[in-house]
Amino acid sequence: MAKKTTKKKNTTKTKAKPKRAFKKPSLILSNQQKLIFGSLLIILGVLLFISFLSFIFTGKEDQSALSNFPERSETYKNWASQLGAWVSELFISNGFGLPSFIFSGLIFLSGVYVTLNLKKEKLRNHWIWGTLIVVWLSIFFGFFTHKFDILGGTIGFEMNHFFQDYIGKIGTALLLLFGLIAYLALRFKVTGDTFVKLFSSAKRDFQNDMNPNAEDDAQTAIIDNSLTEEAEAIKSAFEISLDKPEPTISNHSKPKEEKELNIEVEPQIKSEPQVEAEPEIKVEVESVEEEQSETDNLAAKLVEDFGKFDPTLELSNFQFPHLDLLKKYDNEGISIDQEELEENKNRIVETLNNYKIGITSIKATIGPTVTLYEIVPDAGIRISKIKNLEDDIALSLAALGIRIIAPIPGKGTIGIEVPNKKSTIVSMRSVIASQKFQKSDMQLPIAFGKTISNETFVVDLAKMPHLLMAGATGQGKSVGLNAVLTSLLYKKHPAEVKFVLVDPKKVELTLFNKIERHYLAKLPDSEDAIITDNTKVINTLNSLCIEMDNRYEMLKNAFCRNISEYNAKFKARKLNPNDGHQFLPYIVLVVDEFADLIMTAGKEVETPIARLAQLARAIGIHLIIATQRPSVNVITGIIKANFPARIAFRVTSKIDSRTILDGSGADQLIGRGDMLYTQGNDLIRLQCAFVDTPEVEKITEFIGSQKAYPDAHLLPEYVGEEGGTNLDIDISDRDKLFREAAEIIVTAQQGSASLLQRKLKLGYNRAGRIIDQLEAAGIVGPFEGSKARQVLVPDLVALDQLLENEQ
Ligand SMILES: Nc1ncnc2c1ncn2[C@@H]1O[C@H](COP(=O)(O)OP(=O)(O)OP(=O)(O)O)[C@@H](O)[C@H]1O
Repeated sequence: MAKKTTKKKNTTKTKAKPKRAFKKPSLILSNQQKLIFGSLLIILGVLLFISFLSFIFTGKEDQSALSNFPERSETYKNWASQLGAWVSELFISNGFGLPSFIFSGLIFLSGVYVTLNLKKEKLRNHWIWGTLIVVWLSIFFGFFTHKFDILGGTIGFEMNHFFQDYIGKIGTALLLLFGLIAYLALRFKVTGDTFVKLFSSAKRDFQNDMNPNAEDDAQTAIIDNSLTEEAEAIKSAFEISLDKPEPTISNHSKPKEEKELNIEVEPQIKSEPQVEAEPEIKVEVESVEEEQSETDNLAAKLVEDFGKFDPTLELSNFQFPHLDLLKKYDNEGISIDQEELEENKNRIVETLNNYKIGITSIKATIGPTVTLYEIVPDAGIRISKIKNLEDDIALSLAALGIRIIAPIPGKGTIGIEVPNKKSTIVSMRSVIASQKFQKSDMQLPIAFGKTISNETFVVDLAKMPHLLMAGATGQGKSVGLNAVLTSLLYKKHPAEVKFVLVDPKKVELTLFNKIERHYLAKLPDSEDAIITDNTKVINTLNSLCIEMDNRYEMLKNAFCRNISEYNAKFKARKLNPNDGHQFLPYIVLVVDEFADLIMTAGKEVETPIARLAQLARAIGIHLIIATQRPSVNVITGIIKANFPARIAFRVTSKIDSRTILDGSGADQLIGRGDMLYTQGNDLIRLQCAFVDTPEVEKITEFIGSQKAYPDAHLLPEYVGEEGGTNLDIDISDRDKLFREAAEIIVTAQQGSASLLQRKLKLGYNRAGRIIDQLEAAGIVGPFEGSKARQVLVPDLVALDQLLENEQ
């Protein structure tokens, strides 16, 4: 039945994929089929064994009856009757003689393999070796008989006859011996050594017998043991193959087939004898000194002579600002107002009861600005029902900024955040002084503030790797930026981090001018390090892109994957400064009022920002972007995708909240530094640490008064679009958008750069340059002061003609 199925399968395969099916006809049986087929083979094996066994005693008597085979009326003495007698006659008398017993064993074994789904390769080996043994034994037995008998069977006798005719009796005996040796060598990996050991052990035995007082040396005993075991093994293996088809466990060097079967049943037996036999062989591991490459050697020597490279050496006396520069507030520390707690609790319970929502338990966690009430509703209450009551609960608590978290991730409760009547200030001093910040080993640690459970919240900017900050005006963005910069100033040496500050408002970051030569980076030709002019931002961003490319080149040459690996290698003096290597400080680009920048410079800013955001993380350039208006045309998809870490201060609408956080919540904050932080998954509500302008001033003054580098850190030069206009006359150097711009100008009949800026979303510089090119092409007239330029081409047809004539 099984075969039928297989056949069927094969034929369908042949039709579908004739080549493959022809190559490898597969015999795939289902488990049921395996059981049926396997048990059939086992029974066949047993039946064969019974037939063979009884043939020894009844073979002669059945001889005459067999001549009438398959006559049904004949009676047979064989225990398996007619068929048993016939098969035994075939295998034993006409075949291989008594060694044919091995076939019954092999058929039995095949049944076991098929039933238990064991490896086919092993079974194949059993059959090959088994058949060879049968042949050898048959010839061996035939060697000693002079007529047909059941010992070696007809084949054994005839083969002997054949050999003896050609190579004589001695030749046949030697051939048999050779067969045995080849078998032992191939099957049991017996080598010449084995015989030498066997001989020497026999010699020692003999000597011991002669000298009974000899000490019972443990080691010798082991060797003896193993050797005699080995000798036994060869002997017993031989016997097993001959007489017992079932596997037996005797020692480690049993025949492979027996051993393998045992491993599957009792794996521990396999290793036992090995442990006994092997303690004698000890492997001595010689310690090898690692070869050092030449650069390693040189680096080691340099480090030995000069110590590790210290990037802070130039400003070795630099002192980090001390804590006293930060203000201590009186109303710090959380005070528990029992009355307020009780009141809020009652109101929550009451409001929920009004909507028939029962509560099993309620727990409060008091934070600096909000208190989190964690409730467990009665069984069967829908979470969405509570979430929908957000406004009703806010109304009954008469409080702004209620946020419902249903459910709190990982807790299985529902959270209701209620603002405290009296909020406490989280001072910058308290978060900077916290152990969490002081002991952090992060690369760019930032202490943002405190969580709702009053824990200091410290994150690594290097891991973020870029940060997007949004919030309506007056909600604490600038304070947040100052908190970030202050954190870094308290933890990082001027050699380790540089800031690129963009401040279109011109007033927010001016205080940091004082630390220009310590911590700021700027373009080589610019006067101020803090960029307040939007047109200069484009150059700076492009310069940062060049810096990024340069750094990647350096990393590539140094075989490093990121800046920390590179700097570590540089400090260990494995990178030669003469090859252009240098210690790389982190660069943090801070852009305040990003919306303003996008409005004025559009794509010209977005493209390098997106490029930096995508690629700069590994080489230590990190971006912090703040904006008042988190609308989709400011925070575009490409920017959002590359800023997984986001901070939202209070925003005015749900839409804004969704733009920045991909969900609501920021519209329910209470302002004044109340913020939500996300790094891709959970939202964490934080109270931002407060650092006031006088504090920042004190810190920058403290740093600014210390010895500084001769200049700010210089970024690579960027030859911007402000280059001379002479080139523009050349047609091939025209802007890519030249034709489009010309069409806009001609259609509108208005030669103004701002029109191009608006329509093509260009920066001022580029639009101005296109206007110059249009002038050179004779499309617009010369500059006329505040008035728009005159358009010299009346319509698009004329424009087409003009441009075609040019070529
Ligand atoms: N973490 C804070 N803790 C306490 N008060 C804060 C906190 N952050 C901000 N405030 C208060 O809010 C005011 C406005 O903050 P900030 O100047 O940072 O707002 P902003 O979002 O930068 O506004 P704009 O966008 O107009 O510059 C601060 O003067 C301060 O009184």
